[in-house]
Amino acid sequence: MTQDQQKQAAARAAIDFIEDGWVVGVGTGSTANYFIDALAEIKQRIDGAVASSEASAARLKAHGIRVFELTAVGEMPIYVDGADEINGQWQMIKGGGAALTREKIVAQCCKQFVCIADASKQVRVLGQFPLPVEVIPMARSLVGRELVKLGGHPAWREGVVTDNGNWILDVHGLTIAEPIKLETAINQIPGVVTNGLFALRPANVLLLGTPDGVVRSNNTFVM
Ligand SMILES: O=C[C@H](O)[C@H](O)[C@H](O)COP(=O)(O)O
Repeated sequence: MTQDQQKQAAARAAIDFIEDGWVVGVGTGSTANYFIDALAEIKQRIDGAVASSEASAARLKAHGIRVFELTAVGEMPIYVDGADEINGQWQMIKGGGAALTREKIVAQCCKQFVCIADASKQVRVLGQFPLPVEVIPMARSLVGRELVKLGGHPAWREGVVTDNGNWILDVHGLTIAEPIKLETAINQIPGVVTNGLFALRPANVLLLGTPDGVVRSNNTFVM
């Protein structure tokens, strides 16, 4: 299977997790788009969805799937999303599409995080993919300097404005041996809205598209 076919197969496999009447937390990106398209095929049996970006909300609505505001729903049973990198503890780097903040918020409201990804996303140590950090615009230089002190080389993703009106710094050169420690440290910098490490809250299930088919693994590291 090609990379796109792997993404699509992983996304379709996530449909087996969806039960009747659920409101589904939906991620952002090319793999999440395949999931939205697959969700459209069973839209009669779900109540609706909460989207992690304007782009995903628009795609859900175009399929005729009801989109709820997060404030209108309580805890949801499931969040389905892709990742830029995922390690052996199902900790992830996300935010390649600049949706990290809303993704983290919606994921936090869901009991289960099902990560759908192609095989290229699996890594031993996180950090090859530059770590996205969403910042309040006026704090860009301050946050940049603090990220250098943490060992990174931040680059401003010029021209990109997040759904929340903020900017993104992509941090290169990090070998993230202790993801929880780094996620926590970056969160302490004034002006940081969110960083793209999902280590405090890793995925519960990984559906990995591989050239030979989808491999499902449950996370035994998370309570
Ligand atoms: O901001 C974007 C998200 O974190 C995506 O889930 C991530 O970038 C993976 O995207 P894709 O499925 O397109 O590789």
